[in-house]
Amino acid sequence: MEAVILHGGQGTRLRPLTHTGPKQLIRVAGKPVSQWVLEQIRDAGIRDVIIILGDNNPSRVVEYYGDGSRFGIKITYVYQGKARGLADAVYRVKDLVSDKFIVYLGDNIVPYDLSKFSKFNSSASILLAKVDNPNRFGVAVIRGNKVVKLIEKPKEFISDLALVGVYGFTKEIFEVIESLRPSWRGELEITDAIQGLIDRGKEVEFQIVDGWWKDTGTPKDILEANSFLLDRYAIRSINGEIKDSSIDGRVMIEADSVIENSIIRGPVYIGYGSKVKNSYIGPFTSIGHNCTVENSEIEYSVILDNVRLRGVSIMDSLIGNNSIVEKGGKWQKLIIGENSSVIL
Ligand SMILES: Cc1cn([C@H]2C[C@H](O)[C@@H](COP(=O)(O)OP(=O)(O)O[C@H]3O[C@H](CO)[C@@H](O)[C@H](O)[C@H]3O)O2)c(=O)[nH]c1=O
Repeated sequence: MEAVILHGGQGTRLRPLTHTGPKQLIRVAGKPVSQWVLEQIRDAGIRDVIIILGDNNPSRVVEYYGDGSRFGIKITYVYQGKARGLADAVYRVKDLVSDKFIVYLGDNIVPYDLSKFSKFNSSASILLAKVDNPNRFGVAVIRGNKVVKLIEKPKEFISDLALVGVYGFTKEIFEVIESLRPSWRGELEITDAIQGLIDRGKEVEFQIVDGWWKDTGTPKDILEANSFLLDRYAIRSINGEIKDSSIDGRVMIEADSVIENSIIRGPVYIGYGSKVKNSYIGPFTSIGHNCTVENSEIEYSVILDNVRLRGVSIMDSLIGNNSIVEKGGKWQKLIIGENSSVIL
């Protein structure tokens, strides 16, 4: 069985943070979103991974994952380019998969048992979760143990069971995709393809996720994913240099970082080569690689790479790569894109 991880798409809702790379590579709790996916797939025993590349700096994805050996898997890359829809992306693996395969949207994090999900016996299987805002998702109507209808981004309520970004397919899906027409948003929808299977009399199974999961499509989603993953996976692991500081609880500090005269209260992740001086880093915060934080306080935030923070007090904030933020008020909430310079 192969797993296909999608790395295309526009990333428009995250745009100030996705100018120089795809959204799937935004790092939460110390790893790119799609690395959490990839490791989950590997830990379920699937070793053949196909990554679909889009047109937003796809070389970044190839540079990061390489041939997959660093992660204990084998990766094949397929170029989709422009985002023509999930079904268009899936169709591109037609000659690369065996009869059953999994598709996982690379910007979703769904901590669900994939070995249980991958044992399906119908033409396709979907993962569903109850949501409050079904119009943001594809949704499914179920009757008994069968899926009877699917609609992408319904304008009127038909179900609050959303498709989360994990699908199980057999090769039967390719024939249906060949007959699809673009939807109102100009895309070949995977939801329509699954509906096509049902229309042809095939069975589609489902499983329900009752725990936490996230489509990391917006800054708020990124912050929530970061907190969840830190809460669940952070361990105490201190590799950097600590001077006159108090490091409490589950704090991960990577090599070549220096923490000086500061308080760090976990769960927290601090990347390689970052310097924290005269500061307080509070729970649920991830700081990227090569950042400098001075005379600042931070809680519940994601700071990406090469960021300089001086004299700021922030919470619920997301700061993009290579940005500089200085002199803020107390506990401000900031969403700042890449390469920005902000003096508050
Ligand atoms: C359209 C398109 C997307 N992608 C990638 C980008 C993302 O990682 C992922 C999802 O794309 P988005 O455009 O964000 O899809 P989104 O509007 O959130 O909706 C999808 O994902 C939802 C779950 O998050 C489902 O409920 C929907 O049925 C499904 O259509 O697939 C590709 O690789 N190629 C594409 O052509």
